[in-house]
Amino acid sequence: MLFLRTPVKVRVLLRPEWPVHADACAAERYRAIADDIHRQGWSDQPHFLSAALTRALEAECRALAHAGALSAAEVGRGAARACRPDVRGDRICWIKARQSAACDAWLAQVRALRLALNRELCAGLGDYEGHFAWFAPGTAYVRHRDRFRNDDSRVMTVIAYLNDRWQPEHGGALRLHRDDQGVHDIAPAAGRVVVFLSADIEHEVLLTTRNRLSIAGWFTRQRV
Ligand SMILES: O=C(O)CCC(=O)C(=O)O
Ligand SMILES: [Fe+2]
Repeated sequence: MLFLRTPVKVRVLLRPEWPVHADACAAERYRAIADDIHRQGWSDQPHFLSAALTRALEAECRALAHAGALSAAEVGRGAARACRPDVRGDRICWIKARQSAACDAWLAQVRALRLALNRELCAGLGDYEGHFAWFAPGTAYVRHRDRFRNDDSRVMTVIAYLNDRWQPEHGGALRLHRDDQGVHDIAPAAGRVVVFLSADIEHEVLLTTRNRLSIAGWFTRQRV
């Protein structure tokens, strides 16, 4: 086998720090997400990220905050763009490819998820845009949909949570509003990933009493 002939030193250097979940288990998880999306428009995966990658992404988010790289999130598009802390209270930093090994590992998982959703659902997902988000105590994000009124490019929302030992009294749940079925609250606990249809699922972030760290992102429509 070619791999076994590779010198050990090179093998260690080439080994990704956080293996891309290309294993059977990951394939199963992607299928489960596709089934959920097809059935109900959203999917909750409490154990999507490994503990090591979650910790690395959390550390990076904290380092960015420490370095002053997070800025107040805006709402709206174009001329209507504005900071509205009464609407959303998070501070954000957009993720770029090659900014860190941890972000690249996250982007690799996002890519694998996109390929699986396109395969399973013919979802037509193209690019991904995502940012770290930091909700400080006393902040929230009011009920909304992720698709802009004048721009329908966002198709699917993907949120990854980075908060160790999250307790119900910390608040900060992601609340999904499900038409006639009432609400469904999801704790922003470390390792969890939630995926939902950006145009369909109204949601909000309930007031948090603790720093609440996450990566919020969107798959946009594939351009033809
Ligand atoms: O962090 C969350 O749970 C949701 C954030 C959100 O709704 C958004 O960024 O649009
Ligand atoms: Fe949202």
